[in-house]
Amino acid sequence: MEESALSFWMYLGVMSVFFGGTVKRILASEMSSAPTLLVYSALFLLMERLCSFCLPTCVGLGVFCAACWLIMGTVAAAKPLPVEGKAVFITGCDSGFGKAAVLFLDSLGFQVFASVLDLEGAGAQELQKTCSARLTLIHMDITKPEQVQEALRITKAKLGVKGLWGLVNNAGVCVNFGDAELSLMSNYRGCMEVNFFGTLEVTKTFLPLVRQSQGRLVTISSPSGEQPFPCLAAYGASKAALNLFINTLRHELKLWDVKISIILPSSYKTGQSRNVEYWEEQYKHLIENLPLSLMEEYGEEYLLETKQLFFQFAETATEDLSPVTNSIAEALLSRQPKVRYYAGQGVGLMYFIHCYLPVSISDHFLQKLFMKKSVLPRALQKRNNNNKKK
Ligand SMILES: NC(=O)c1ccc[n+]([C@@H]2O[C@H](COP(=O)([O-])OP(=O)(O)OC[C@H]3O[C@@H](n4cnc5c(N)ncnc54)[C@H](O)[C@@H]3O)[C@@H](O)[C@H]2O)c1
Ligand SMILES: C[C@]12C[C@H](O)[C@H]3[C@@H](CCC4=CC(=O)CC[C@@]43C)[C@@H]1CC[C@@H]2C(=O)CO
Repeated sequence: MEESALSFWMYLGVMSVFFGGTVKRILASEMSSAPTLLVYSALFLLMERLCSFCLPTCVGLGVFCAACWLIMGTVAAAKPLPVEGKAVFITGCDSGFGKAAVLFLDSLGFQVFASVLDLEGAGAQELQKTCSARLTLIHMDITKPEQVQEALRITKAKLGVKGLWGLVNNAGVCVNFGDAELSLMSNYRGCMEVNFFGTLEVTKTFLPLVRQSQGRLVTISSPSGEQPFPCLAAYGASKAALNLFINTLRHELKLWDVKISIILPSSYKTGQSRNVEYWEEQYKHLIENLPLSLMEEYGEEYLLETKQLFFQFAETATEDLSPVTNSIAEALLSRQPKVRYYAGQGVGLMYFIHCYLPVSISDHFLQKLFMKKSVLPRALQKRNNNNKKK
């Protein structure tokens, strides 16, 4: 076969694959396909002509294929899945992101199962009053396996033959105060117990339901699980363990067509983060339990500044939780949900600095972002004073 004929048939073959693929994606996206199809076909052919006239064959083919790939990706992802008939289970809905997510997903038409620590609490009461009849409130402490099992029983009984489309792992705590060395073992265990083991228990318990419906698993984690935020080692370590578990699950559950996303919020004013009394208690607990030798080396004024910086941070945190609730909804309804959602101002920049700039710059950035300390540990002050005298 002459060379020109061969390249013609190759060109035609590649074009039909991409054209066919674009049409298939458009049809699958449930867009009103007739006009959309016409518009995309016209664009497609115009683009093909431009590429073939303006560019050498191979370059034109490459540019053309890349453009089709982009279009197919955009088209496919654009139209979300329908909400009708979808049920989601969300943990930690007494306040914060969990409560906001229940209100938002209920307003979109989901059947929401919202688990709370306190059914009589203000958050649960508000949800009961505000949401539609589709809402089911369930008491569940994620660290109590028997309560997780009971929550599953209630959910299955209510769902009947309908599957559970999504599980949103939101419940979490920051039982954490102060530098990694100063944080108590109870801080590390407290964070791990809820954020890792509790979320692990819920995920393993509800996963069969989500797997059967080829649904979604959405987990609210934190950038502190991947980056060394000062004074958050206990909390960050628990989120790091959670991240690795969830990411491994994402990998393994591709087989089952379960799509898994992690939400990485910036800092927001929610139930705990804005609770001054909570941080006061954390501070007192640390002072009362810190070994004497460490108290002497660091000094109370150093810890006092840490507490003040937690307070200040809570003041600067964001009130509007919609970047997080929108990310949760997208992770549940997008045809191609992201693996990671940076939910809030500056998270993308934070990760860019962490991934591409020297560690010294990234560390400095995190220090300035969260813990602008001015007080040195007492032992360091003494050492510096001695050095000055020499
Ligand atoms: N607020 C932020 O800036 C921020 C940033 C990044 C990640 N997060 C994460 O977001 C998630 C939600 O926290 P939030 O900021 O909305 O704070 P929040 O304190 O308002 O909400 C935490 C929720 O978890 C629930 N909870 C705590 N322990 C539980 C347990 N043992 N069993 C069941 N529920 C329990 C609480 O009742 C509450 O409803 C947490 O996982 C947190 O780590 C928060
Ligand atoms: C850990 C907290 C949530 C969140 O994780 C915060 C952290 C403060 C530092 C920080 C800055 C960011 O831009 C990403 C989130 C984050 C690392 C917050 C301090 C208290 C708050 C909580 O108490 C959450 O329960």
